Amino acid sequence: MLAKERAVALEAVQKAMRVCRQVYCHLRADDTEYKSDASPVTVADYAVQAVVNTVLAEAFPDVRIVGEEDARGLRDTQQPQVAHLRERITTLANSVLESTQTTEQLLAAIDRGRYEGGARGQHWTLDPIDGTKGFVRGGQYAVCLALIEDGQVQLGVLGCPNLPSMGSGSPEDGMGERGVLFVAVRGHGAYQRAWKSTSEHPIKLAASSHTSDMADFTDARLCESWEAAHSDHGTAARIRASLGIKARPVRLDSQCKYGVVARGEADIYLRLPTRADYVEKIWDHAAGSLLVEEAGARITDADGRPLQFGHGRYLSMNRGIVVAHRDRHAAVLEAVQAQMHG
Ligand SMILES: Nc1ncnc2c1ncn2[C@@H]1O[C@H](COP(=O)(O)O)[C@@H](OP(=O)(O)O)[C@H]1O
Ligand SMILES: [Mg+2]
Ligand SMILES: [Mg+2]
Ligand SMILES: [Mg+2]
Repeated sequence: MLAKERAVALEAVQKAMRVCRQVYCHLRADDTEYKSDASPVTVADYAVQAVVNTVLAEAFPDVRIVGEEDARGLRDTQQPQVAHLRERITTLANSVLESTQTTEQLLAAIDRGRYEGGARGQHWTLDPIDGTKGFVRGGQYAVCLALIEDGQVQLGVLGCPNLPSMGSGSPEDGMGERGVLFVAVRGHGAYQRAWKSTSEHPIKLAASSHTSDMADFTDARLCESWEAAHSDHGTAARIRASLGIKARPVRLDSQCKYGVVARGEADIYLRLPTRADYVEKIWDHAAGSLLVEEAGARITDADGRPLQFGHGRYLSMNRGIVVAHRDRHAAVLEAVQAQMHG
């Protein structure tokens, strides 16, 4: 059951979490760049992609990886800002890797993430830091790694360095030590562990199928992006009202949302398009989608279609995300469609 892949993925993500922790809350202004779409990328995003890809390639020499970042912006050595970034990335990556790598080797490792993906064979997908805006702001973020075979996610690992071991991850709520790992293998359940521990415990969604009234959403909790630009909060508020949900939404960055739903601290995750032209990326959902499925949820897009991870780097056949307990998903989807099209 992918024992070697699971062990290597956990090792890679744990090393990545150590990199993130060194940078989190210590970012300097020149540690962050803005990409062509104006989204941020920091030294930690680059260093994590270098570390994870290096660990994967050591264990699996022919590995194929679809990674969010690439090293293009790091090759113009004439720019002082680029020289600074390269130096920081090299120091950070080597602080957790077993054997010291040169800057060139680390840039090549980052660029191993340029695989185009597709419907055949095996490849990994990596989001070195999901929720970079949360990472920069001091919110939640996650290192997300998944293995995809013939378009289907088979293994997913989420490393959440700032998520408490209990509590929904919103700033005012949280107990226990921060830093958890989530892991799922298809057909083998969903697990959580403290990131510095080796013991795991199984997790599952809050509402069991034995609950007498799955149609009653009064006590349900809905989670969504912190960033209003990433998910339509207004439509989600109308959906909450139509389902009779009383609680305020739980807002947090990154695929930590999938972890919070998988361990039963939220019941619904909605991601509703804010722009007609936005297409979701596979690394933003691969690991988390398997985690919630293995914990007992159904996940589709906002049109009720299954997520299709075999179409390259993007979820080009899908739009939006709807996650709920498998016995409640149909009712949630109906409410979503009524508000989106009504
Ligand atoms: N307009 C948009 N709609 C939906 N998602 C968007 C978006 N713009 C950026 N994103 C994605 O939202 C991710 C963060 O999700 P969340 O809001 O759940 O924290 C970002 O991942 P990165 O932070 O890895 O770039 C980015 O890929
Ligand atoms: Mg990004
Ligand atoms: Mg992301
Ligand atoms: Mg990212």
